[in-house]
Amino acid sequence: MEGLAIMTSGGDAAGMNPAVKYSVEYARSLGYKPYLIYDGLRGMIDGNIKEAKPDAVSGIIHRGGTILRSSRSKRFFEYDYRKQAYDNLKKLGITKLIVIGGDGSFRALNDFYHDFKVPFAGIPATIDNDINGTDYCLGVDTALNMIRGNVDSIRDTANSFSRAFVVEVMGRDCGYLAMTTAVTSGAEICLVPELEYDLDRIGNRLRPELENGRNFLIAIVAEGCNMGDYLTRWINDTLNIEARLTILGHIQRGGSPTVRDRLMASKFAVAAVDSLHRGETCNIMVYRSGDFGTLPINRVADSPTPVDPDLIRLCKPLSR
Ligand SMILES: Nc1ncnc2c1ncn2[C@@H]1O[C@H](COP(=O)(O)OP(=O)(O)O)[C@@H](O)[C@H]1O
Ligand SMILES: O=P(O)(O)OC[C@H]1O[C@](O)(COP(=O)(O)O)[C@@H](O)[C@@H]1O
Ligand SMILES: [Mg+2]
Repeated sequence: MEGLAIMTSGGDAAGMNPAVKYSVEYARSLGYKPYLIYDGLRGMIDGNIKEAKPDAVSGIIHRGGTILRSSRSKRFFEYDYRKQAYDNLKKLGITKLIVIGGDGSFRALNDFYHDFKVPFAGIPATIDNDINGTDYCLGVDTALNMIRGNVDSIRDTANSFSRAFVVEVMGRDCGYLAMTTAVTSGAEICLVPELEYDLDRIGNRLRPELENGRNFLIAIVAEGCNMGDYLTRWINDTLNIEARLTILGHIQRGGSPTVRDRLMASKFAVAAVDSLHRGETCNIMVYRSGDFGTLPINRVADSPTPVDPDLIRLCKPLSR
């Protein structure tokens, strides 16, 4: 029986567990012997790999994070450690890999393919939603709902105490979470790396509103802008309203996967197993304009992620 191993890698994201479960079950139904690699690339190097017995993936669909755990590994950049990882797979008869993670993890498995010719299929999973070629990455919907709940709570206290709140959300280089949050929580200000901002214009826009009785403000900033502190001080000092900063941090990565993340996970998992079963070697599963498909890793990893023009249009007025 051919061994097919599943791993999670890079930043954890809700939806990874359902993707693991469906990958295991569908691979088994096609006649593969499924394996689980624990601790991501680190576990592949250290041989932390176990056969996926049927009960290994039961009772996990509702759990956040990843039961396989994840890691970022400096060692995987070195050939000798990748060779060690390959020997671990070979010993167990594993000839195909599914990696659930981000672009960094896909690049890692692409290097691995070029070294040892072990085909892989990538399932996009990162709350940043910044993988080129796919409109959706697992974890995004759960993170957005987690942020929404928190921003709604902040609005309660902002309104009660007549304050401005700057809320910093995740997004290493990308403002997708911030822009979507700003639109869906009715924020007055949104600062993201994709948009030039103009504080003078923001001041001119909001001062009359504050003079006419507006008693609170919500500003959403992406962590990639590094503007949280500065904007909070600026609002406090120039808009004459007491301001506080809330950095949501890693709370955004946790939580039980939403229905959307569970459903998308099941479809990505089936697509990944099918891709490997067809004999494809280095493909990433993508969801574009309502359809599932595959793209070769080079098309995904070598181009910048385009930004949703509708979101830009909606958020531009909030950045000036
Ligand atoms: N070009 C590469 N060659 C080998 N390993 C890589 C390469 N790029 C990334 N990796 C490995 O992939 C891991 C995960 O990548 P990272 O960017 O942190 O997360 P994500 O997969 O979520 O984008 C890194 O810690 C590193 O071990
Ligand atoms: O968990 P860490 O190592 O502090 O990394 C934080 C980063 O990981 C993320 O949560 C997710 O990014 P990746 O999915 O690319 O790993 C970013 O939003 C954030 O900048
Ligand atoms: Mg990444």
